Amino acid sequence: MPTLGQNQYGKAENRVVRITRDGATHHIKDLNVSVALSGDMDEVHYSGSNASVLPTDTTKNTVYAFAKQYGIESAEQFGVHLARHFVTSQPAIHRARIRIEEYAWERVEHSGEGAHSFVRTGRETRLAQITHDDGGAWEVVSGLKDLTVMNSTNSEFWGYVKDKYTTLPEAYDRVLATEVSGRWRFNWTDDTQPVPDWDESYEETRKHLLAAFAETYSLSLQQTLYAMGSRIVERRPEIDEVRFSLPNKHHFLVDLAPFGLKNDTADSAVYFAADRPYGLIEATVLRDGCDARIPEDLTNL
Ligand SMILES: O=c1[nH]c(=O)c2[nH]c(=O)[nH]c2[nH]1
Repeated sequence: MPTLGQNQYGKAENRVVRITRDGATHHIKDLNVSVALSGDMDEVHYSGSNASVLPTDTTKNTVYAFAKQYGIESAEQFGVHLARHFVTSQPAIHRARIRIEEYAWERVEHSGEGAHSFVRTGRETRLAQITHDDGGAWEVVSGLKDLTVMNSTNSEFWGYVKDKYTTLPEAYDRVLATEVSGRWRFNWTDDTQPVPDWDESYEETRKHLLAAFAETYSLSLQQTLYAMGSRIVERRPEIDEVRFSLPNKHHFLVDLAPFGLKNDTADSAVYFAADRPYGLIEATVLRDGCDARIPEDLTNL
């Protein structure tokens, strides 16, 4: 009979977000936690007996419950706590390996109330598309992708259509997070016009987009999108058209009631950050009287 070699199991990529509130100042911990356990696991492989198997689902629940109950001081401290728990509480488990990725967020500086707006550090890509034809016409479209932002409050979603398939509970204080993909078209179209300062325009447009995201008390991501686009068109005279594609990166409050833990939005709430499926909100915002030229599907630009 072939021999079983090294083996391990557990729940990988538990996306856990913990948001603490210090008055109007919020703090985020955002981790991707993978659990791999090993020990006396021959039987489950050879005969299918689960007598020594702590379900991977339980390892997932433990991650969320520990995040709520004990907090996340650091990835290392959290991992030590989890690993010790699995090894000391389960006689069949002799080794626990916890891998953690931590995603860093920095605050969006804005003039609105409160400190609850964040941008994921160091991930966005700046984009440009330049088209010139021999009639002398120019079209410049700039943009960005992978700019991940989050408001940990000031977002609601309610009053929507309900049919027999609607189960979504109305939300009066939810996390609003998205990975901005945006393109904006300049009205510089021929060499007789002064050339925009491309770098300054990019920096300012990005700032307006972030400020509108942070300062809009949002009743829907659609409303936030329009606020971002209209702020750019209003404040940047060199831009006539803006299109955004905004995935709604859902954060679901984890139900910790089965473990006797309350998990309210009010403080230290623990969320499951889902990566799919996601709502996808897309729209163009135009200066009055201008035509739309940016294609519907931004992946084509
Ligand atoms: O901001 C939102 N807009 C929607 O259209 C929508 N639909 C949904 O299920 N959640 C949300 N959130």
